[in-house]
Amino acid sequence: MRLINRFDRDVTYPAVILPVREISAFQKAFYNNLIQVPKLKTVLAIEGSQDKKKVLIARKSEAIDKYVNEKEYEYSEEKVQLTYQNLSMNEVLKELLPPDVGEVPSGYETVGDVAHMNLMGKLFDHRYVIGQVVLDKNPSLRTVVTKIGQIESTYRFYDLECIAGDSSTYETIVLEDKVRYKVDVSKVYWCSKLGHERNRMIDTILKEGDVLCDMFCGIGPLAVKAAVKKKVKAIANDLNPACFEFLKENIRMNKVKNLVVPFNMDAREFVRMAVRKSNDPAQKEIPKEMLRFDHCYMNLPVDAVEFLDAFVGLFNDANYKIWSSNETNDQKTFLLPMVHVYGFSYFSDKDKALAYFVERIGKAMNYPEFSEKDVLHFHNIRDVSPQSHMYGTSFRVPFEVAFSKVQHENKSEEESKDQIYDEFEDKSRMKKQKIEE
Ligand SMILES: C[S@@+](CC[C@H](N)C(=O)[O-])C[C@H]1O[C@@H](n2cnc3c(N)ncnc32)[C@H](O)[C@@H]1O
Repeated sequence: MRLINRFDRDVTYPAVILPVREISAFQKAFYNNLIQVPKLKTVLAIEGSQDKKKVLIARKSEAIDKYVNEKEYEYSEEKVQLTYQNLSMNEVLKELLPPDVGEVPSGYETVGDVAHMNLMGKLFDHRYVIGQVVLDKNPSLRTVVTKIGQIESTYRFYDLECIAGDSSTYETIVLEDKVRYKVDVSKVYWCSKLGHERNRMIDTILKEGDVLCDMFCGIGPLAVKAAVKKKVKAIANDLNPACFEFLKENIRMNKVKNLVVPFNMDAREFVRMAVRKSNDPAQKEIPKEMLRFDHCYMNLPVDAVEFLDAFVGLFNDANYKIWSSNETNDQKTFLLPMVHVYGFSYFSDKDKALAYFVERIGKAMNYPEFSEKDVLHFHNIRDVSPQSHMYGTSFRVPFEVAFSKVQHENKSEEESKDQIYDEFEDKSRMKKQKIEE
């Protein structure tokens, strides 16, 4: 209560006395002079008058003076009491927090009815006050949490502390473009800021009927949305068992059971398993029409690139037919999947970042010939900090990588690397020969 009274203050505003029928035109014409104070009534009744009201304004101006004089209206003054509820979140925090905290927090990520903050340093010491103000000022929120420590776990979610509101559950429903997701930010990864990237994929890359292999799908933000919006079919996988449970629920909630098939395994195992299934006519886990996928989505920015080794020698003679558009051995007829792999780079410069990713991708696939020419699309997704920038790289799995004869899994790492290089040399020679012929 003491906290609340601290904000009470009397303020006197000028007001223009206007006929009721003129009020909205006046407000439109002098929009910049209107009072922008939350929850303050700025049109006041005049006792004993039916046809006139007072409109409070933040300040007079020459233009308003002219208007009032020409129309022979009148000014008055109005004393109002401002309270805690009339101040913005920013104003309250500026007043409450000591100056040595630096800039007061102005934002947070909203996940359904949970506000997700990242309070650090001195701000962290004042987290309960900050949490309470955020909650007070945003009635649609139920809970405010802050991250504790760094995101280091395999499953990429943060340790959280509830700093205001209901701490009984962090489970919430997120609505993104009419798609509903059940999420619990204390158990699974979720990032609203990636919504624009999901939309880019759906609007410009994925086509109706395409098959998506989402290797690190989380609770299904891309797979489920692509199914709802574009009837994309997806095999969607995440290692986190909690993601798997939410994914199943999100598939059910959005009625895309016939389009999205969920899996809960390691991404390397998953993609190998999916391709192996294409050789097994008796398998029932993956619908036949999803055995050949058009896109592999690899959104684990911390090290998805390293998982590209899963594509080395992934395809073989037995599933040759499925991945080729006709039955000849001409590599140009292959429809190998397009990979969309995400990663962090120190470089804010796009060209330097591209060179960095090309080298990493080539190394991960043991394919030193991989070059910028193989990259179909490269773009900055977001700047996480001045030292860390997230990029997306899209390319088609190279033929030489996909059909390498190396039995990658059964060899020691060193052995398999040597063999892969020999294999590539042979392939390159063969390719050259073919061109010369
Ligand atoms: C950055 S999150 C992205 C999730 C989802 N694509 C999204 O945009 O919300 C990465 C996900 O990869 C999962 N993950 C981590 N290691 C994995 C692995 N070896 N195999 C499969 N999934 C893994 C994590 O559990 C996490 O959900």
